[in-house]
Amino acid sequence: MPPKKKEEAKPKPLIGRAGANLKMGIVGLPNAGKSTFFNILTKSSVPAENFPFCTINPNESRVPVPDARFDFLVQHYEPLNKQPAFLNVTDIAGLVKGASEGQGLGNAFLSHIKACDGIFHMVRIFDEADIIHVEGNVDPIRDIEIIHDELRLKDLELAKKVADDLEKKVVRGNDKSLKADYETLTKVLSILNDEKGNVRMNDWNEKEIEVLNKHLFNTSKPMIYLLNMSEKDYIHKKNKWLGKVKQWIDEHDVGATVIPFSANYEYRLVELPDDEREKVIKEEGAPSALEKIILAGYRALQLCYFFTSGKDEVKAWTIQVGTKAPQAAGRIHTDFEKGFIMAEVMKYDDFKEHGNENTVKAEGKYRQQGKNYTVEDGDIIYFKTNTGGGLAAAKK
Ligand SMILES: Nc1ncnc2c1ncn2[C@@H]1O[C@H](COP(=O)(O)OP(=O)(O)OP(=O)(O)O)[C@@H](O)[C@H]1O
Ligand SMILES: [Mg+2]
Repeated sequence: MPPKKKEEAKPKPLIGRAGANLKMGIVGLPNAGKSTFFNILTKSSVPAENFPFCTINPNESRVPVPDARFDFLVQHYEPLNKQPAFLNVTDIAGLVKGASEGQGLGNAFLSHIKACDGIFHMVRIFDEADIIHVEGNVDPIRDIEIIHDELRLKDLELAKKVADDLEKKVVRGNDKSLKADYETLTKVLSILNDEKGNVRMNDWNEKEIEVLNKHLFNTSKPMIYLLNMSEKDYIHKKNKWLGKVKQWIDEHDVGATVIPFSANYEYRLVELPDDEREKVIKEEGAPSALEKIILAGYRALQLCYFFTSGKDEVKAWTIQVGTKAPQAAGRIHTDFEKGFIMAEVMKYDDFKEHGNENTVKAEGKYRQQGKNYTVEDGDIIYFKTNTGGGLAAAKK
């Protein structure tokens, strides 16, 4: 009997909004260091390369994603234009206890969070008497729980509303087409209400993810914990809360990324010229955590990028992980998706090893890929498309 034709593995749909224009929001209690961190991100992107449109508005910024591969390509091609990938970040005003019931700016905060796709959760673990803590004292576990509760309660309110509505249609109206929606929402309610958990922590199947993506629950968004220490603690790698907070997160938000840093130290570094910054880092023996944070944010959004490169331009094009070649071509121009013929793909490592395209070609490593090819992070691609009748090679 001939072997069964291997089914092409379909990637599991991702939880969250579709598309490449996703953003991280900075969430936390007042005075946790959110705006300080946001200003560091904005400052770090301005002097380095002076990329246009980095600050979209006072609380929204596009931060270049650091990448040695991009730097190498720029060095190699010396292009007229260059554009790295960007991470969109929004600074959100402090959330307070009771926000879900309208306290503080209440629902306004929560609607800002709703518009984000991932969360940088800023946790204050610095002790600084001059800087008021809304809850009276520094206690990061209590603070994390406040944020979790507010996000959860807001989700619960939405889930109850949707579930009630579905119940009317499915149970009383006998509408079978919404059965999967109703079952998924019942599960969401049980996680939020009975388990006091987050939507993101459950292992959802494909059908359920489709339902979840109609509602974009706050607690389904990936969360990265940024533990904001004093400069002194960060340099000495010591803080009495660090272990306890990590343990809490391990128990309550399994698999979440936790990054200790110091907003004050990063602020000091970002204001220095490059050579002096290196000197301070060496003297203090404490590296900057900024790169790590930006990369973690980008990864949490399940984004990656491919490059197009040449003398005119070296550019990183953001796509969602799992994107097929024609849709990746469509990022450059919608016509390229319709007229997709093939993708000529060079792996960055091969390019780096051989130093030029011709040798990569001669080695047989410049591969032609069809419409089922899943683009991988760091691919250098030359699309062949049939746009407007002629055979056009898309490089831009
Ligand atoms: N690691 C740190 N060590 C000491 N002080 C810090 C640290 N990080 C931030 N601060 C200080 O805390 C104060 C509040 O910071 P910031 O304005 O960034 O907070 P925020 O989270 O944006 O507050 P809000 O929610 O009110 O907007 C500032 O004076 C800032 O300099
Ligand atoms: Mg602020």
